[in-house]
Amino acid sequence: MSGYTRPRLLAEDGAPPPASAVLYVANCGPAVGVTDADVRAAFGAFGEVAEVQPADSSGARVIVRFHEPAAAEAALAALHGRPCDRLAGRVLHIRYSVPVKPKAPRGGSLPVALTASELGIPGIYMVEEFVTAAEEQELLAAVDSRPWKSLAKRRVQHYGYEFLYETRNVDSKQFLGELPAFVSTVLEKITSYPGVKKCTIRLIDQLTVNEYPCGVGLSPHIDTHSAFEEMIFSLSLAGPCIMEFRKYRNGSWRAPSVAKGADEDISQEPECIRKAIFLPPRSMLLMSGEGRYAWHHYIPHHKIDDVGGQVIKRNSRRVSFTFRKVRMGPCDCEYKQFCDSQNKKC
Ligand SMILES: O=C(O)CCC(=O)C(=O)O
Ligand SMILES: [Fe+2]
Repeated sequence: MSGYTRPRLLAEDGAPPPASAVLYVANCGPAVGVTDADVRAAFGAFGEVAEVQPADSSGARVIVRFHEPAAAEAALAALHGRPCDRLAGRVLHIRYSVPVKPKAPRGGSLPVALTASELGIPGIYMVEEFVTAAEEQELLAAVDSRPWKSLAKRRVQHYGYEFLYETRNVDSKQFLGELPAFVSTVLEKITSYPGVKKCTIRLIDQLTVNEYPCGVGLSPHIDTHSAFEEMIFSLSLAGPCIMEFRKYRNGSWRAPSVAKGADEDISQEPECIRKAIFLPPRSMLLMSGEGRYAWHHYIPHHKIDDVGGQVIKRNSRRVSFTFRKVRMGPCDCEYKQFCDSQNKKC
């Protein structure tokens, strides 16, 4: 595509699109039997044509860019709405084109915290540079040398216990084995995490590795209470992301499936409080307490994020390591309305 598009019939200020060297030409293109060479021959009669590009995917609308605005003006005056001899009498509909507006980064209205204290959700902590760049490379190499399982939009690996996306739970009777040795350093470092007891590393027995291609996120969800214990650690590698947290006023533990890839239309959703945090690569997020049990977490499906007015491009991928402890009995948390164990009838 050319970076130019169809002008609105009535621009916001009611004025026609300004004269320029670029024309939007309808009823013209390969779908109606007109080749680029035909277009160049017809429009070239008015001045040198710099480029001919499809205006959209229809095949019946093109953008013709001249070097000189005067040539575009002459072509528009001569060819618009009249049979064109050079195109076997075809009637073209021509207007000045307008540049495609760059898409504003979405989520821009939501301020993005750079620290967990700025985020202000009880139980959510974030430590930057939790692993070194060298450790990050080793962890990525380790998972890249192991088989990935492809989901609709991202790839995953599971260790300890398989995570079942259909039920958003684990099969606690199917132990896949100890967590792999390549995560031992990370597990040791977790004991130095603020507020985490030394015994925690021995308790972590499930690891989900997610690989998100650029622009792919994760639907809003609360990790099923009955599936995992309170503390959930998520290490971000290779690229950054924004994680949004949502607290619904009339909370329900049911949420869209984690496997779903589509963006969420929040205008359709019940009222919620939204907060967001920037997760740089090598950072470790801890979700515990209220943040783990009562807030949905969500990774918006964007290629670019607006962090404090600065546009951050997502990397070609983000790989996260989510460490959890499989729960062997029911959950008895105090956030009952979000708890599947305490809402059996849901
Ligand atoms: O990628 C992440 O950091 C979060 C993954 C997650 O929320 C999950 O697997 O439940
Ligand atoms: Fe999650």
